[in-house]
Amino acid sequence: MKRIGILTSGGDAPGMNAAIRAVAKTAIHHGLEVYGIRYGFAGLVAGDFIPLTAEDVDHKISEGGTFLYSARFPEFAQEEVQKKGAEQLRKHGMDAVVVIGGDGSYHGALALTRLGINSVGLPGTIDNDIPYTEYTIGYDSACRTAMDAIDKIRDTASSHHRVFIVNVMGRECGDIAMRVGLASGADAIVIPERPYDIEKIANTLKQGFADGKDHGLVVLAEGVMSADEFKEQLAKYAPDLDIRANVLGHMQRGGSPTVEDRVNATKMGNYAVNLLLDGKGGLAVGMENGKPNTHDILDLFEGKHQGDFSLLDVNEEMTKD
Ligand SMILES: Nc1ncnc2c1ncn2[C@@H]1O[C@H](COP(=O)(O)OP(=O)(O)O)[C@@H](O)[C@H]1O
Ligand SMILES: O=P(O)(O)OC[C@H]1O[C@](O)(COP(=O)(O)O)[C@@H](O)[C@@H]1O
Ligand SMILES: [Mg+2]
Repeated sequence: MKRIGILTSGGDAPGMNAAIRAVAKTAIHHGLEVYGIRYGFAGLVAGDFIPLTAEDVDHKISEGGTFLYSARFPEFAQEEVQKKGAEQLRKHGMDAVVVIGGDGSYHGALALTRLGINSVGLPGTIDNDIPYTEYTIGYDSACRTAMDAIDKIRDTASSHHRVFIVNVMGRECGDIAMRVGLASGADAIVIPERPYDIEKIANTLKQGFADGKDHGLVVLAEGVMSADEFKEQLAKYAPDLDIRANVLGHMQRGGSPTVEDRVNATKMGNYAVNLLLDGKGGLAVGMENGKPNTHDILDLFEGKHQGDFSLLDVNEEMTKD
């Protein structure tokens, strides 16, 4: 193996740059040439390749976003388009590729492997929604950003004795909501994987004020519904509460990655290159008990990510009934 490519795909996530750096530095250390492929699979098909040196990635570990840019390019699900991508890789002399992205991007990595170019996936998404890994790159930073924002919201909520419904990201996954909710002292955490009881939430909030609390907080995963819709439902059961809805949105995808994101991105990026050096492909790298692991990408499509729902139970015990 002489030359490898790296691309980032799907929603960006803090720590993607740290992963690119780790892949590039490890590959260079082993005497390989490294190319960045810009704009995900769209750039792959268009032939947007740039050589990467160790100096090019030197300062990237602390930067948010992805300096290779990302794209959503649904056309890559078509076989003819995948073949064009593989042709570009051959034309540019690439022996293998590291794909940093979420579940959608893994389909692309598997397609390239089947077309003869070994590809390995790294879990880059703030949602933490990938099976067989306890952690995805960007999850910790997104939680940190959401928690910091909620700390500010609490200041104003307390000053006015208000309830805030805060929408955090998580398309179909409540992991961000659970972790941030627990870390922010939420009165209720609402996620797509579990049913919720709006009357019970209203009563918890009312009781909180009756017990002397000066604010209320509901952390709501976007995959359930919008903060505005939830506010309307809640107001029916708690007409006397002063409720505001707040959507944190894409701020959760930006900013400098946390220590955990940098360290895990570096461990997994390093591991991915070693897999490729061993001639392996069609694999997804994840984390298990703090160490990189691998699974066949195919297995991931059949598995389902299991969140740590015990966080909900712990949070329940933080509220008086
Ligand atoms: N079935 C598929 N086959 C090949 N490529 C796919 C497939 N699904 C998604 N992709 C590629 O991966 C990209 C990112 O997928 P997406 O689901 O948007 O994000 P993520 O990878 O973060 O889950 C898509 O825009 C497309 O280029
Ligand atoms: O950036 P977009 O296209 O608005 O997408 C928003 C979605 O992307 C995410 O931020 C991350 O999801 P992916 O990593 O799977 O792309 C979700 O939390 C959110 O629902
Ligand atoms: Mg996804």
